[in-house]
Amino acid sequence: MTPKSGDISVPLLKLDELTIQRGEIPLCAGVSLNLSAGSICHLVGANGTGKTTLLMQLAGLLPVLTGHVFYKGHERLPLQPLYVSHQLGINPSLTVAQNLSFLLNLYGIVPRATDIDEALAWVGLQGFETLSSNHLSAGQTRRITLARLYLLTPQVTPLWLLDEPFTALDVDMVARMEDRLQAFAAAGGAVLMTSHQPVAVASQVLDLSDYMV
Ligand SMILES: Nc1ncnc2c1ncn2[C@@H]1O[C@H](COP(=O)(O)OP(=O)(O)OP(=O)(O)O)[C@@H](O)[C@H]1O
Repeated sequence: MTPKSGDISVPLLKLDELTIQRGEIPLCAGVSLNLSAGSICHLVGANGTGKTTLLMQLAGLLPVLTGHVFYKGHERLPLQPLYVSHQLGINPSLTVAQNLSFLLNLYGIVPRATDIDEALAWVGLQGFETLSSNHLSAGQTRRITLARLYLLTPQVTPLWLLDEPFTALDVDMVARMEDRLQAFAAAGGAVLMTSHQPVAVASQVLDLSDYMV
């Protein structure tokens, strides 16, 4: 019987014998994963094993050539995932608030000024709203991209694909991020994320070292 997509026993994301591949070169083979709503999966593996490549494949930015990806029980790529990459996607000529608005507009959200203020306060950028983004440090710039996590819900983006979201963040901000990931998962979202630091809130681990070719 075909599983119904609303059935909670169906994983939100299922990978079956997937090959992680960059161009002609397979990096990992036979990668399998069940990621249910409410779960946070820590994707680990040494530098160059293919963690970023896997997230890009799931975000539709690189092709899946071998193996199967199921989303809500159907063979297809995730619909409307949030993909936060190394490339920050911040326009230096826009203000901090304008950049955050733009990142939310991509998901059909038109934030109110109070939403922007709250999200920027959450990442410690209160008072920076009208500042040009090219005046920020690397860590502050990263915080703009993370501020959208404060406003996105599982109803809008059920799956978060996060590539090293803790990079360049201080200890307080990492703790706030972990709280947010837990709240998102508790509300029915799922997270697949890389980090070279431990992720205390992870409910499962996918180690790509086990699948290297
Ligand atoms: N733009 C690119 N073009 C071609 N090959 C690339 C490119 N970026 C990475 N690669 C190759 O793909 C392989 C996997 O890279 P990927 O970035 O997915 O690894 P990773 O596990 O995320 O590494 P890290 O922990 O260093 O971030 C690497 O061996 C690298 O040589």
